[in-house]
Amino acid sequence: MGVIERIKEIEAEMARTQKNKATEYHLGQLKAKLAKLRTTLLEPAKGASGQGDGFEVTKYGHARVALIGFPSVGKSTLLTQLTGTKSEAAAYEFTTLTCIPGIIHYNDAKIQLLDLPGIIEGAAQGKGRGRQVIAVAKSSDLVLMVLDASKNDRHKEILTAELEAVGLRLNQRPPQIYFKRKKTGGISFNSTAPLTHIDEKLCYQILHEYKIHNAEVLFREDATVDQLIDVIEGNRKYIKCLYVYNKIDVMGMDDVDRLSRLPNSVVISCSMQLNLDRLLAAMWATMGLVRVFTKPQGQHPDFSEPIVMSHDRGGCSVEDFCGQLHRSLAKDFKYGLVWGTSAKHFPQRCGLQHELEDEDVVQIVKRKDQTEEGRGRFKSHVEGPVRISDRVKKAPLKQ
Ligand SMILES: Nc1nc2c(ncn2[C@@H]2O[C@H](COP(=O)(O)OP(=O)(O)OP(=O)(O)O)[C@@H](O)[C@H]2O)c(=O)[nH]1
Ligand SMILES: [K+]
Ligand SMILES: [Mg+2]
Repeated sequence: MGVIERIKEIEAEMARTQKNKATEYHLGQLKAKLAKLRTTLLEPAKGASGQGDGFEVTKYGHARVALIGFPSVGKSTLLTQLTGTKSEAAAYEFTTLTCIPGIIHYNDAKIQLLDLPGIIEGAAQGKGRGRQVIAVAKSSDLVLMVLDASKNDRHKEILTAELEAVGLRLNQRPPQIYFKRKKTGGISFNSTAPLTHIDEKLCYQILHEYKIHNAEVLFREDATVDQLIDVIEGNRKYIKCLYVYNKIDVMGMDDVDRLSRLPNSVVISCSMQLNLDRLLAAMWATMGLVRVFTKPQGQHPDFSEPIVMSHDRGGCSVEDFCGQLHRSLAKDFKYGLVWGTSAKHFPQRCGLQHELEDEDVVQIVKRKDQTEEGRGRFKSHVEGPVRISDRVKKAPLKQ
């Protein structure tokens, strides 16, 4: 029997099995079996390189966003609207066959937007171009799940299940479970929170399914069996997702209103250009991108090109900021001066751990700033003319 048939069989057995205290252990075991099978499915087939299918697009800009959705929901129309890059759009399904990149210019940042072929139920198991599409989604900082607002809302569930089946977790944070394999010593099971979904016996059973007999497991939250399996499997990708309901122009107000109130959702119409600005703002907020402007000593801040950071990717502390400017900067760091919403007063003196906020201005003062060498190195990233904007008021020239 092939892997896909075995997956189907286990899914059927899980559907047949009633959920109660008596079946809890059996269900847990089935879940672990299913996760293991799905992992084998994800391993690339022997001899397949995955190259040359038109899906490899170089990362560009400060963040990457993937358009995921059923065929003909308007993904390509949206790409064209937001980036100006033309991606073929038509009334028939599977118009788009590869990955088409465009760039959104928003808040002085560049966001790479990727148009992709539509995916359908069974994508995770290789139907259509599902596997390639999902691989691109995995490499993104945000998934825009594009849905046809006038169609069945079950599409959202189906797509979520497809993405989950290959280890993507949308709008979830990693489980607070410490897990470490050991060479000897058996299983040590502990928890710092009351557990209502899992107990020691069930945990042992799942570890046994993975042939793990020596390990340390510490639950720091009331986690589920699925979350434990995610931690054991270890290759999960936690990614943010916005649900974008397109084509609201063909719907009644009541339905539009209902959809717009769902969590992490934005309603839009590409053809009538409705709410696209709100979509961009929601993308920005969801990705938690932070722009920080550099200010060399005795000069105006450089507003021409911000350093864009994110809480998810690399963090937003002064240390992370230094890291983006120059490798040696954090090492030579004496103190920082900050203007903006993260500062209590202007300028605020701060250390490497200070968390920066959107549109802050930062000046780094180095220990060796008096030496010619040090000055040259720090200034190197702000060469060229400095554009003066009204934001200069925040950062007086004197400092
Ligand atoms: N009424 C309405 N139609 C739209 C809207 N946006 C796109 N369409 C239409 O929907 C159809 C499909 O649009 P595409 O952009 O090709 O959809 P897609 O998701 O890229 O489709 P595939 O590449 O085939 O997966 C086209 O006929 C578009 O003109 C909208 O906001 N309202
Ligand atoms: K289409
Ligand atoms: Mg398309």
